[in-house]
Amino acid sequence: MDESSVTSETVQELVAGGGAVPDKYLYKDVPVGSTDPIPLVDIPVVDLSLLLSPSSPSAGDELDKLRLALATWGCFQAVNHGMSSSFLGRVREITQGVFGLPAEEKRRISRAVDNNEGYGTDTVLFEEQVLDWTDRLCLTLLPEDRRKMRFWPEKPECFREVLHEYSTKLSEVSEIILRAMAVSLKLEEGSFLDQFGAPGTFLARFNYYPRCPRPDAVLGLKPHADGSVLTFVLPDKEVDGLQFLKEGEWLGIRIIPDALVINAGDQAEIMSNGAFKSPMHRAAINAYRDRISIAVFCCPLSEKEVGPISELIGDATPRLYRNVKNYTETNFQYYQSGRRAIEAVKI
Ligand SMILES: O=C(O)CCC(=O)C(=O)O
Ligand SMILES: [Fe+2]
Repeated sequence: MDESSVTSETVQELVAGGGAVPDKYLYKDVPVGSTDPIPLVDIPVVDLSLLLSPSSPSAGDELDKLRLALATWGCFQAVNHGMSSSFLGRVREITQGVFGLPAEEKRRISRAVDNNEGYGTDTVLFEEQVLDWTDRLCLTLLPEDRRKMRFWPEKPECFREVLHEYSTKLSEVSEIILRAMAVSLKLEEGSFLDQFGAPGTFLARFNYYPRCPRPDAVLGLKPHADGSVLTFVLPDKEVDGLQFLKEGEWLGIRIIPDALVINAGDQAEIMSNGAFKSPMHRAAINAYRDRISIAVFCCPLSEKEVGPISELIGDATPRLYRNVKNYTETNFQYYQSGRRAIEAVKI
């Protein structure tokens, strides 16, 4: 094991040890939730198979649904995305498999203190930071030559193969959505994709939220917006917990088992000059059941500069954001302190 690896206790180990929830996980001033249960709602559903099919009479309707969903909620549930229920089952299985590995195996892939890639707990950047009740594995999926294979678990045996296939599938899906986002705003089909620069960077975060006896004062994942262009979340099939902030109110997403929850990230808000919203969201924990989710962040390559698409800047819609580069990294610093990076690039 690397000397600088994270050695502190994982949340999973904490739970196994019993005892009270340590102070550093507790929100003291802000109530986080579930004394009054958070309402579960249905967010817009978009059928990806209809989006870009010129022969389909409903393609226009579906594009409108996509545009409206991203302009209001900033997220939607994607169905007919081309991945079978059994394949998504395997993605969930390898996730369960990794978190179920013996501690020794997990230690072998643990992240360094100053790096997100690998297995570990919440990254501590600030003393006053309230910690997320989660263990996670972060991996670069694409471009393939930037994968750091020493962090890719060798068990469960099919882990690498399934994850490779999932990366390829998500890359295809992201292309469809980026094209459709442009068409829905009456732009050239490549307007988002060209700035994104295929294949872009795809970062996976496997989240494991053990059950927690203090759902009133603990969060699995702090309120945040993603720094990506798009984020794909494969949520737990049974245990809800993902919540979005809509008009000042936290609302829980009702699970559709084989749908992907897709949200716009800050870089989609920047490129669209505010036409699409990067929503605040968080993950609640559950007192009785563990929960998993797999988030994949699609970002431009770190060296690529992105900014508002010129056709979206005009007298009625003045430029709202500066151009940004390596935004994903900037975002993380803000994110851990509970602030929004996008505020810093507003004009
Ligand atoms: O666990 C979830 O459902 C949400 C994950 C998420 O928002 C993230 O990893 O950024
Ligand atoms: Fe997120």
